Amino acid sequence: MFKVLVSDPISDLGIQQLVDAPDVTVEKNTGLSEDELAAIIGDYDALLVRSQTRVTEKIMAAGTRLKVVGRAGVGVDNIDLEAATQRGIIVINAPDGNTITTCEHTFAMMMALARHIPQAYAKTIGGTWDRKSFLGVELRNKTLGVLGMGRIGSEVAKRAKAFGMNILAFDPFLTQERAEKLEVKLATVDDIIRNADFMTVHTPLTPETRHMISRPQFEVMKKGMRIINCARGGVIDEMALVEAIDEGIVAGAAFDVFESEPPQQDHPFLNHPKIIVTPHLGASTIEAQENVAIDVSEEVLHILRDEPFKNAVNMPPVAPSIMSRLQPYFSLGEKLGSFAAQITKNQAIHEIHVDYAGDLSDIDTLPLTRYIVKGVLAHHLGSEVNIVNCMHLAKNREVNVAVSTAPKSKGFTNLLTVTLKTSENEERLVAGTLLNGYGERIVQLNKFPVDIAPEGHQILISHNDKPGIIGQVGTLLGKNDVNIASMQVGRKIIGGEAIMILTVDKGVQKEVLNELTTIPELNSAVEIVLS
Ligand SMILES: NC(=O)c1ccc[n+]([C@@H]2O[C@H](COP(=O)([O-])OP(=O)(O)OC[C@H]3O[C@@H](n4cnc5c(N)ncnc54)[C@H](O)[C@@H]3O)[C@@H](O)[C@H]2O)c1
Ligand SMILES: O=C(O)CC[C@@H](O)C(=O)O
Repeated sequence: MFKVLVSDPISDLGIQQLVDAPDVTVEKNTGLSEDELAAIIGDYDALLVRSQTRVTEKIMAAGTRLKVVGRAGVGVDNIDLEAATQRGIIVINAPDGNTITTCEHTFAMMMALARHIPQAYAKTIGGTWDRKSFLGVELRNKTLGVLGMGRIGSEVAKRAKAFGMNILAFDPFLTQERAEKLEVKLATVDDIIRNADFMTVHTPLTPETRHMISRPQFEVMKKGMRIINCARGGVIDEMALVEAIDEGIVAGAAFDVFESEPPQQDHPFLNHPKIIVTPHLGASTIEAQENVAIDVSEEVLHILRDEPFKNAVNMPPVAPSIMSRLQPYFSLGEKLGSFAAQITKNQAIHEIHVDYAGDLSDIDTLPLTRYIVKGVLAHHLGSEVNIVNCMHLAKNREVNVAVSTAPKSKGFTNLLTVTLKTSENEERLVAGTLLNGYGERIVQLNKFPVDIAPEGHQILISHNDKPGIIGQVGTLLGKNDVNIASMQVGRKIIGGEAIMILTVDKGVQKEVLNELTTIPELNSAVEIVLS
């Protein structure tokens, strides 16, 4: 039974599928301190959060069973991604579910700012009928600068068009072609600062976007600009903004997010007559909260059940069309990696080389490479390794991962070849294919062509091709109660080097393997276990 902890308020309807899952128990425990969460997280397989819970290194370290942290929303700045990746904890988010809601909040803020609605409301309910202090501005014919034209920025731009605004947009990924399609003018940050009447930011907070609007930008800013931030606190330098408002450069600002949340009581935004604020409500609608909770619950279930998933923040995204082509190979890839590692005993691996031939040569195979690398490393590092941290662990151990492709594949429609290069300049090669109707097959071991189903217990024997060896091996295993299910022998030339692969019904004791090596002309015997 998987245990899921929900540590922030998340829509009940959205997590219903987790609650209903027969293999999952869900517990809610919100408002915990870091120490309180660290004390209990060791009991859980999954943690679901919004933006309040800080999933720190300490929480990750204490989460010894933790497979996944699910963020019901977009931003993952409350989650220590590096710590998660190192421990192989998958971090997923729900990037699409709150786009429209946050875009609408941005618009609500822009209109409230243009018409002083919060200030006028406060005065009116305070008993003052003041019709003079709140002269507003229209949005029509004004220039809106949008910094960050991702999901939310693009939706904001669409709606601004309907209000008759001209849009200047900047995003490092915004091409001229896409700008034309979105009916916005491609601009630089400088163009926006010097020309916009309203400016809204929709970027993540990164070292590059932190304080991207600060004193130097305010100094050249178009006078009277109004600024909205419903993205992340810190994109706009809060203290420099207050100065710019007080100096008359900026006419007003509307902020949903703060550099530190919640802000201190004496934060200069609070009670400033020209700044309106909301407490990080951008995503707070019934619809968005249901959407993000549904999305994240679905993904958590997939991860707990070892099924393919998308939206992992600490792994590169994969298009569904590519995923569906790669997925049938995941198990084969992991087994080839594991097989290769098991025949490379006691030698330091310095390179994992994967060659994709045939059907797999024309697509991005990185997700499959991860399964292969996991298979190789798991043999030595155990369950600590998974597809999230395997590349990181390989790099840490100075194991190079190299990939090559070839359109043709020696008569197979697809062929995966895993070669482990050791520090002693030796190579171990295992190649496999997915055969239509027959499933997974290993078709080459080092230089020998073979045909084995990669499963269960196998013994790989290397020997010299001499009469009588097969009989002696059979007798010795029989004497030790090891039943042989199938056997294959491979050699290149008569009397030369040869291999024997035996599929046996159960594990073989070390003593039996050692005894095998006492047979004359038998060079080595290694047990391979594939699950
Ligand atoms: N207030 C809220 O409650 C709330 C709700 C949802 C999202 N958000 C935040 O809103 C922001 C945008 O969310 P989204 O879903 O549109 O994300 P997104 O990833 O779709 O878009 C972000 C865009 O910012 C661009 N960008 C990155 N660096 C930039 C730079 N230096 N200059 C200009 N553009 C840059 C990226 O290229 C990307 O296109 C995120 O920070 C997210 O966390 C806030
Ligand atoms: O959980 C929230 O309400 C915050 C949502 C928002 O900041 C996000 O990044 O998705």
